[in-house]
Amino acid sequence: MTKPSTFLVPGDRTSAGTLAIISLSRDNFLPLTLEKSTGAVDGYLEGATLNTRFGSYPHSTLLDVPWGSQVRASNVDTGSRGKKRRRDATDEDTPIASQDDDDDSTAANAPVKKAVTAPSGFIYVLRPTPELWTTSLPHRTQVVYTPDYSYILHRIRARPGTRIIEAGAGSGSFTHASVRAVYNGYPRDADDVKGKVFSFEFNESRYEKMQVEIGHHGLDDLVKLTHRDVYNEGFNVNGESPNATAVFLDLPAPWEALHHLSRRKLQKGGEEAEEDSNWVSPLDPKQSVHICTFSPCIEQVTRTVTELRTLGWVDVDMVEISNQKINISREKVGVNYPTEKGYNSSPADVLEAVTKLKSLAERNKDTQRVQALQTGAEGPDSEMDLDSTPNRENQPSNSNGAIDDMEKPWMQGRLVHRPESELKTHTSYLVFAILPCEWDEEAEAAAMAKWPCGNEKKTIGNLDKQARKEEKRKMLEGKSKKQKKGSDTQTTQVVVSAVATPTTDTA
Ligand SMILES: C[S@@+](CC[C@H](N)C(=O)[O-])C[C@H]1O[C@@H](n2cnc3c(N)ncnc32)[C@H](O)[C@@H]1O
Repeated sequence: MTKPSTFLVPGDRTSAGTLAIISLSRDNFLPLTLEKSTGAVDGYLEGATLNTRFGSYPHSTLLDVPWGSQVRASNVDTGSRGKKRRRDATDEDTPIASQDDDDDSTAANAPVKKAVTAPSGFIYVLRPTPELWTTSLPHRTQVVYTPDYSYILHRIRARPGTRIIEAGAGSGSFTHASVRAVYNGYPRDADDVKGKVFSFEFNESRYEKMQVEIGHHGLDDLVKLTHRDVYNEGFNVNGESPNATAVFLDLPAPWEALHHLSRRKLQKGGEEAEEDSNWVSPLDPKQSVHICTFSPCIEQVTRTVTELRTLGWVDVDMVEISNQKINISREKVGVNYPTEKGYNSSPADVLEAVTKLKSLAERNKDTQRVQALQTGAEGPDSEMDLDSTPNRENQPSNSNGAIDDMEKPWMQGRLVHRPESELKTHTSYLVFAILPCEWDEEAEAAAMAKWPCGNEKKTIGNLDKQARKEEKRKMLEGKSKKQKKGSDTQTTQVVVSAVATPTTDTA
């Protein structure tokens, strides 16, 4: 078995040979496979080094740290790399060139130099998740984003143990999300059936790149990627059924592939195909199957829905995800705030506006007085002490959002939330449907054995009748016992009275 994927079993700390997601800033992520170097790499004496606009990071500083760590940038020694740059800039005849070549080979054999922390710059090392992979993966196609795939996986009932069919694989964004959803352990052997993703890709170069990625990410045993045109060849793998209960189609023409997702061999349009004893359905025969197709325009949706209905899918509906980000921040509003980013130096309320106007008027008056004194003319108040002019600008205010020395900076201002001005997430319409499992004689017999139906009246009636008979019998038994107690005397009386009573014939 391969080493478990860091997407599924990340462990506590980073390790060599595994993928990490480097967070450079809030929305800027970079996938990086961490390397343990034994000598200089690419001219860096500290070994393999990540260079970013936020500084340089030798992999040695990113290895064996807890996931989520903040790592400071290093002052890297570019060694022969720096010399090579200089050499490239000089005349070709310069003898330095041959010396550098020697330096290159000796540097690679030299032990790795210890990294020295730089005065500024840092990054975060994050464990890989499908969400982070979606935002950082190399795009080979349009990809399915998190708001869409989280909803899709929920609607197609993807859960640990589910077997999903996915086409096309594209850049693998949905593949990574779905493999996490269905993961319930790695199969121990060929007979150990676990949750799995059966992914199909028609484009050869995308297929090859994705196959390499799947291997790098430790997902080989959980994702079966096949190079295939699913419109023509369907979804079985080496003639065997994936036994899927969930299907996701992100194809230009999903309706072209739907007839392969049936319980009996069908042609496109729903007509029965020729008998083929080798044919098996790619679907689990014992469970209902949930499907989602992903199409960018409504005309494609209409064609898909028509085909789904023709082929017997039920509960067909369409959804569009209109995901909107809401930014939450503290807005510092007040005339005394500086005109900087994150501050709004307009009045927070009417009181603050009036106070500001008054102070400006006061200041105007003061200026006029000073000018009057300088010119010798009488000002509005010639006895004024110039030094006593109050500096109102720097006074703390207590109105809403104003500065209070005691207030913590992160608690200052008003908490505001603003949705994005426009929706940027329309990628596609999602069509959902369900294919119930087929009801055959075997299923009917099993159901009849479990819940005998059709005979309910007889069964229930019989039971009632028997219970009633039993009750009556017990009642009569009780009565007859009571009667038996004084039966001798009663019998004598009856006999005597019978003898004593003369029979009269009135006729
Ligand atoms: C939009 S991309 C899929 C993106 C993918 N869902 C993701 O999240 O990264 C569509 C893919 O379907 C593939 N494709 C198109 N026709 C196909 C076919 N007949 N069989 C298999 N794959 C096909 C394309 O090559 C393309 O890579």
